[in-house]
Amino acid sequence: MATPTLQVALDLLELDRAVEIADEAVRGGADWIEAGTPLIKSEGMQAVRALRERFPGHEIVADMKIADTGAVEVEMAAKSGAGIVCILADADDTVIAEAVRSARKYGVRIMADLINVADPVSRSRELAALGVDYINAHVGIDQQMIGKSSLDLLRRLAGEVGTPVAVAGGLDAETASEAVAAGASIVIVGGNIIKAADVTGAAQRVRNAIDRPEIRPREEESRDAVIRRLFEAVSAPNVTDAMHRKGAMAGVVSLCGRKKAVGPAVTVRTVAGDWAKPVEAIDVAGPGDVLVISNDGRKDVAPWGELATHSAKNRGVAGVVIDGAARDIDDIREMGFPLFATATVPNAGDPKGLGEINTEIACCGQEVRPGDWIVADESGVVVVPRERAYEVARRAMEVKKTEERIREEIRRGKTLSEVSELLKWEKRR
Ligand SMILES: O=C(CO)[C@H](O)[C@H](O)COP(=O)(O)O
Repeated sequence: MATPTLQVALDLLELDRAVEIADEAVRGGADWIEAGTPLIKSEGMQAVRALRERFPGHEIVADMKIADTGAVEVEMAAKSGAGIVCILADADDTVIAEAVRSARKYGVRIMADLINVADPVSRSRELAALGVDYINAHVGIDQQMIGKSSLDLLRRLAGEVGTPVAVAGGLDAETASEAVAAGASIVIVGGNIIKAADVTGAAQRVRNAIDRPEIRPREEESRDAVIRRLFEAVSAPNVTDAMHRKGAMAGVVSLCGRKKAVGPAVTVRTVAGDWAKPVEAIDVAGPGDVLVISNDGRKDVAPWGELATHSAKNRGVAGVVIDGAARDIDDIREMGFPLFATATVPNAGDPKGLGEINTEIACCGQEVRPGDWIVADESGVVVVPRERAYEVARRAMEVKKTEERIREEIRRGKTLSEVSELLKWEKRR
């Protein structure tokens, strides 16, 4: 079998950063360099020209995702220095045929991207007949966030397509290895190389994995286990960033320092510090749940204290969030239990049994339903709607990864404004 090709996808907005990152990726063993679609949209064909100039010995791939005017877009990319131009496999046959004619004229090759194609096997055969040079089994970044897998798509094509097959979509060293074993001759990696603080090291790991593919048995993980693992690995700010800055509760703070709480909510509505329902909710909660208590924001009377915390800790409750006050903070802090509230006050209410457990509540400005996910740390508390928890957890991890590279560039001496090109991206009216 020929050595698989490693293509690094530069899905970035800034050309200087893209060139710098490409340089590091090439040092780690990347063969082909892709001007990613966001880079092309941000910088135009100048991105392709700059990469061609900087890397004369490497293949430059222009991920144009062509949907129309196949000939002219291939011509633009070819004249700018691309050797391979990407087209959407779903484009009409007339677009594909024109792109192929243009590619032959300018001496470049066409890669068709199967993103969102309903019947990838039949379409790949049609594309081969139309003269496409490579098929890309690609699951897009947004699709990855809801759990779609490029390896599943690749495996559907195995043995069915004569054209060389590339694969792209959330690959890392481990899945790149599996991709080669499943028949990919080109492995395309974006985020897991370009977002790393050590781009060269990340590229090297993928390089080694595809040169010596080895398949390790994978443990099946439930969706809830994935959600918990990811939310535990990211911060509350990463989560609200992933939700377009939404989901954060207002005015609630950690009372126990660096103690994080992650888990599905068991909701409690209580009245005037009545601690019956909050304490009964401990028995309703399972290990790993977070109690979210609305005390109507009252700061003069506490529905939660040390004995309740003791009981919650025994039960494995992951944390407590209160729209209102808590008491016995010194003891609770000693227990190391994650407690978040809007105030502290020494007096409790009486256990009369007013209120409800596991109904929709409003807590510190956010609606919380039973089973919605809570991520709370020293920055505050974020609520994630349960039906979006998997997607938001995946996106929050991408936010965290993106920050790793930005942090590294600041460490090397750039300002945050320079890394983000803030002036360029100020909103114009
Ligand atoms: O074409 C793309 C997105 O449309 C990406 O370049 C491709 O998905 C590879 O990047 P990643 O490894 O981050 O998924």
